Amino acid sequence: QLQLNYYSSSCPKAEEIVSEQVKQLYNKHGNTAISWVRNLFHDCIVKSCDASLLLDTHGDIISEKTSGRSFGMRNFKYVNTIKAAVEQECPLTVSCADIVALSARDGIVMLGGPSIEMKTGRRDGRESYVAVLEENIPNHNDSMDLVLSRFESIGLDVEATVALLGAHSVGRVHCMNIVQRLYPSVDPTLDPKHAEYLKKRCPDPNPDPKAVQYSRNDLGTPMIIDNNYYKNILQHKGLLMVDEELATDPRTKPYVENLAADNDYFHQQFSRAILLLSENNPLTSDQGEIRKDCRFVNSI
Ligand code: HEM
Ligand SMILES: [Ca+2]
Ligand SMILES: [Ca+2]
Repeated sequence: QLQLNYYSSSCPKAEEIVSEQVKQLYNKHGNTAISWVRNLFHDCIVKSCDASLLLDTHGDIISEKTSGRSFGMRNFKYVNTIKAAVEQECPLTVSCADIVALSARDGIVMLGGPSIEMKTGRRDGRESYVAVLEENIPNHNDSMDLVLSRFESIGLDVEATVALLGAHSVGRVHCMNIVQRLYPSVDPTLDPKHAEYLKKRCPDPNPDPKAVQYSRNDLGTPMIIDNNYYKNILQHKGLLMVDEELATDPRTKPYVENLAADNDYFHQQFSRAILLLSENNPLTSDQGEIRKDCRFVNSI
């Protein structure tokens, strides 16, 4: 079972070391904190919070990072920095799955989000779920029906799902995922002024997937996890189709309006939703293993 401070006797400094590393990395590369939040989503919604996301392609394993759904994910190399610091203090004790969870928790704090009390004790899986990943992680233009059912299947109610999407209050979206709404004609659901701005950011209707062309998610507070996301999408300035749908679907719109009106309420619901996500189907006790290197299973 997951518990608070699972490492209190086996590695009392574990959580402190992770926090310290997250802080240091944030001070050097602010966007690392953003990556830890997205990592939690992409790991936990696929089967389990089992660090399956972090496995590299090797032997029988094809990395989940190679999926189209993982497009734009970054800073994986700095997970190894955190893991190395923890390994130095307590070899083979702290799981990569817990590092995914704790780094997300601490990243959220660096980004001005809520402090969340998170349990630990997750163990690392030995498999990549790349083959079923697309059945778990929605696409940027999927319907709200599909989005809600995916989140419901891991125990997130509609309100929690709406709150979780508030993560799109930070970070960026590449032109690859935006141009469908700009060319050949502008999506009529998109605010026309914002469309003009986005066309400037993404002038090419067929962007090179390797090009680093993107727009920030939230022009107002791009590095702060706040309820500005909901204000933006109510003004039809969401970048992804799912952001726009969230603000207009009758099932989600009432929550969007409430979250837009009250940042404390957003932080409270975001915390609740992050906890639900981070506790999805963990491996515990003798299941799985404690990976030595987050990129590889132990016996290869
Ligand atoms: C329907 C659900 C979701 C879809 C379809 C979706 C899709 C996307 C897409 C397409 C991007 C941009 C990738 C790029 O072009 O670089 C993105 C970025 C991001 N997503 Fe989501 N997302 C969803 C839910 C979530 C959730 C639940 C979280 C976290 C709790 C999250 C966290 C993030 C973050 C932090 C970024 C910015 C990453 C960066 O700047 O490096 N997303 N998402
Ligand atoms: Ca996983
Ligand atoms: Ca923001």
